Amino acid sequence: MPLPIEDYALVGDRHTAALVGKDGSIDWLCLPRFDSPACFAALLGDETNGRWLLGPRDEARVTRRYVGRTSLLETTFTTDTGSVTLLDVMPTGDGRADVVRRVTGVSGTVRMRHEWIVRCDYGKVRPWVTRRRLAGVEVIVAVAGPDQLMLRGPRLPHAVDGRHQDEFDVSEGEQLTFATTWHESWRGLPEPIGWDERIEATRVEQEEWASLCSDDLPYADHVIRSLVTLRMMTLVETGGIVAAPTTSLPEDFGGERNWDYRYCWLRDAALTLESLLAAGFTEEAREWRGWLLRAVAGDPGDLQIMYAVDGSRDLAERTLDHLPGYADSRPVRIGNGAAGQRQADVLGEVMVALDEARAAGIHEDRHTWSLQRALVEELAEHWQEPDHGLWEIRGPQRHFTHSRVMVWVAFDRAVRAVEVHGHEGPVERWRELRDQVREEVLEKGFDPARGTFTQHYDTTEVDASLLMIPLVGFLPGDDERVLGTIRAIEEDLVRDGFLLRYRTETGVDGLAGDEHPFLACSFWMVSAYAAAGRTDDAHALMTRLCELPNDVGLLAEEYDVAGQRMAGNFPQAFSHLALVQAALRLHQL
Ligand SMILES: OC[C@H]1O[C@H](O[C@H]2O[C@H](CO)[C@@H](O)[C@H](O)[C@H]2O)[C@H](O)[C@@H](O)[C@@H]1O
Repeated sequence: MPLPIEDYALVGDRHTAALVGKDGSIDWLCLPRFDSPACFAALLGDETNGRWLLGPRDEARVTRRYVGRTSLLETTFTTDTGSVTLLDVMPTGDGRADVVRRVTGVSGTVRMRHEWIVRCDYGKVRPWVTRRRLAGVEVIVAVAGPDQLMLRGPRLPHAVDGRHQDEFDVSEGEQLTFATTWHESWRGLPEPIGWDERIEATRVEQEEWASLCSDDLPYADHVIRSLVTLRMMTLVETGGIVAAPTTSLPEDFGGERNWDYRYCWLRDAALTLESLLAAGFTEEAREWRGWLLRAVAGDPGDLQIMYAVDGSRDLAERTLDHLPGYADSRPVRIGNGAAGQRQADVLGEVMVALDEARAAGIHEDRHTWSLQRALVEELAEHWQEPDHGLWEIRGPQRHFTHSRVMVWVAFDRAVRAVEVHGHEGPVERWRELRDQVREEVLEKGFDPARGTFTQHYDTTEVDASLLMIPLVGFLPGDDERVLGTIRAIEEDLVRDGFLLRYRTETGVDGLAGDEHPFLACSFWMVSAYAAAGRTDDAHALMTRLCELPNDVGLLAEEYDVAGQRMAGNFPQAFSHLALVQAALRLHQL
């Protein structure tokens, strides 16, 4: 049985990432890339779907921490007989795919269990496993199709019933280092390398990066952990950022709201970039802009709302029926059908991020601008069409108010690029369109009877995305219409102190079941309170939200307050980037 979502921690190498449980089990790992098939998939099933356990045999108290500001994870197990630490590291910077696990005896003696069960192709395929020798040392090699995983260590587990397992004692002062290395199966065995140097180089590189982030911020520890986590979800070669490293962790336990987030959404990535830029990280912004321009290159009419991390476009959605799903939440999906949706907000978010990159002094040449200009021109032709909205509803398209506000934003930032930064473009036409969109939103997206903006033009329902109206500058934060919208959202969408995205009972999203408060929206409320001058409310909500991250500072997409557990994919960029933005907004007060 997988653990509660919050009992996992993330370890990554900026190509992919593993989820390590409090019991010492790696229950999720896709190799070699975030969106590769998982070879440890117990998270969505059980250990027969693959896992790598290194944990105490007997009951233990568990504490965990990341080493400084890095993604090196240290878990301490204390049993009645002693205490050991387990260091989990995925070394970076060498283009390899290694997971290194080091057990160190701290006091007394602890009996450890070791279990290495490789199941390729998302927990389905049993590899052919042999014992071989590499540079005179015995290793275990598992091969299935393109995948080869090799286990090295001072004491290898034994084959029993299709798995490898062992038990051994670790006493004070003893240290055992194990490593699993992925390699293409046709390339022979990977070279042995020295783990001490790789671990230290990884620690130093990650500490150096994080040291650029100021401590002088409200909620600094949460902000820094969020930024480190966002970086761990960025593919190092391309700058593509995944929305989360997992698929199908449910929004509704036992329900069908299970999605694959191992892709780069323009929206999530643009918002991530804004957070990184606001915290002073410009290099990531440059890299992601490069990713964006390569991904969307071509006919502007072919723009997708999401891509694979290498910029490729085919994200065909299918179900994995051999996996029972986390907490029986079926189906397990890979790929994401939302890739084919029309979501009219996306260009607005991209234009904001690129505007902020410009303001941060990131050099722009005529090629990077000409593509943006072409995308804005394409929007000028189609902005009046209905869409699926930022929540990617699977119901009919609508005229979503948030989407239209973001259309306004796209024209607004295009106008700024000409007026403030001297780029060329049909600025008169863009100004006119901007005004036209604004008038339409104020007329059709506003309910004067209740004094609130509405989810879409044909409803009186509200939606948490309306909180973006002051945050993107469409109206001032203390405008009466914004204040009325905040009140309406407080009345309709607050559940147990946090915010739902919208009321699922209206059926707008075309899905069965319900969901839990959405953490990004709750952080947007902090920002909206701050913009409205409700400073005490902003701090009170932020303080409560900052109690939600797990023991190592990570957040999923949603939080089930009644069950006191996280829900949805984990860790989720959207939640972490919104935390950073809320903290930075509070910093400006
Ligand atoms: O809730 C239904 C939708 O859920 C996913 O989308 C959500 O996550 C995206 C990535 O973080 C985010 O950009 C979007 O705004 C969220 O609604 C899922 O990927 C969709 O396929 C699904 O329809």
